[in-house]
Amino acid sequence: MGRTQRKRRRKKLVQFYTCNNENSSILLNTWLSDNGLRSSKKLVFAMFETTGRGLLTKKKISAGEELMNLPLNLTINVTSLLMDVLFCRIFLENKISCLLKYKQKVSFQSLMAFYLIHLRAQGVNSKWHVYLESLPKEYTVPYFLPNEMICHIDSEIVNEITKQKNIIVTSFNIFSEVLQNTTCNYIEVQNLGSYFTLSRYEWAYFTVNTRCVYMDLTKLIDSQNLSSTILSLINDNTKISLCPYLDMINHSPNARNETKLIINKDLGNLPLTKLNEDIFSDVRFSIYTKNNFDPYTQVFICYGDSHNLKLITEYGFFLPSNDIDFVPFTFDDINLYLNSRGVKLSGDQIAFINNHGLNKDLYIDLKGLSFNFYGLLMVVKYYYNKNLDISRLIYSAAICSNDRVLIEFIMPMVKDRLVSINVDLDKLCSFSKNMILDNCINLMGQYVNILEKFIKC
Ligand SMILES: C[S@@+](CC[C@H](N)C(=O)[O-])C[C@H]1O[C@@H](n2cnc3c(N)ncnc32)[C@H](O)[C@@H]1O
Repeated sequence: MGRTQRKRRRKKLVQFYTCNNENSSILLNTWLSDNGLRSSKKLVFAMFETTGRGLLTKKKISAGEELMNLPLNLTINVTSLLMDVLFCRIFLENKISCLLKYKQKVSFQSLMAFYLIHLRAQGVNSKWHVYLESLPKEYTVPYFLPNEMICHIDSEIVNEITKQKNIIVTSFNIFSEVLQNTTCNYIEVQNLGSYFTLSRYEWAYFTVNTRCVYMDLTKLIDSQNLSSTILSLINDNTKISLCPYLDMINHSPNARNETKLIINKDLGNLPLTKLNEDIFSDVRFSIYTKNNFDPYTQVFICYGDSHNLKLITEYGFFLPSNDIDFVPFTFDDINLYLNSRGVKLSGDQIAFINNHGLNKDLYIDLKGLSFNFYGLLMVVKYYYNKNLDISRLIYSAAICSNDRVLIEFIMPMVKDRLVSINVDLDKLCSFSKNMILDNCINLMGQYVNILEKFIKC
């Protein structure tokens, strides 16, 4: 073997190692095939240097190939919750009229997280035990940063954490109250009462957050008569599902894939009260790729939006060289800046801004000001200019958005933001490193790049 070949081989070796023969993988693979998973024989578990655990293909995969196909009963979806009589009894046999008191008070994701805890509390007695044991023990989202670090991370990341905390704490309190008042005295429900803690619920919430896939079962089940089921608690839709094995695939923004529900016999619209596992034994969920993958490379799918604020706060990872990142600004911040410069928006200007949605999507990216940010500045500067038609002017911004007057006007605010991010970055760099902190520092570093580029232009 020549020197270059040896070097290349060594490089490949440090990039991943397969772990299909480790005990935990064997256990999971056995459980998956016992429960009817059909997957491409080319796929194996591997640990990758950049993405952690994922799936590797041992042979070439071509666009159009199916990656795997799972029976519906091997996924945790809305029907799993409805068919779990014990789980439903927690709510239905209760001193509180839960379906009325908590009507539309929680998201489906929160209900799924509560359901995961219900399954986990059953330990080895749960059908899902092997799967639950295979899940990560902790997550790398900024939600789990200690307060002394949170006070130095960018306000946009803090906003996301605050939203998550509100949802999690509110729903945790609701489920705690439901458990305290349930009259269902099965031992599993009693155990759940003591097993249900905030930290376990947070784990479950982020398990659902980082691993769920989109699955629309509305063609399969009749969603009328919701009010008599636990689904009356939810304030959104039920189109997410946990899919063992499929959820081992990591994300690439360049991946393209599609999923489909394969329903062999005509099941029609099944009434919510008549669901059972046998009915679904013939329904399968399939995912196929639209990419080619070379032998001994990682297989990816795309999770959706790939900007880093979303990736770090929802999934706990950062993509370097991501040119769709942007630095958001709030309308309130901009308005404060205007006031500091002696500009007070009139009622007419504010109405125009609101009517044209120019108070949202205000950001700077590598290309410069967003359309709305530019439009907003036009309203600030030119609304009362008799020689200009402001509506026409705004739509011309789609073609040309380099009015130096507007850019120079906003420049001090941009420079201030850059200074304050750099001050916070200095503080954050003094803490000992971990992946969550690194992700936040990387994103803030990306903000610095974007703002510096804007200032230099
Ligand atoms: C659906 S799971 C994928 C499997 C996961 N790696 C595991 O070990 O179970 C999603 C999680 O995988 C990790 N992940 C996915 N894509 C990634 C990527 N491109 N880079 C780094 N981590 C990634 C993140 O931790 C994310 O929350």
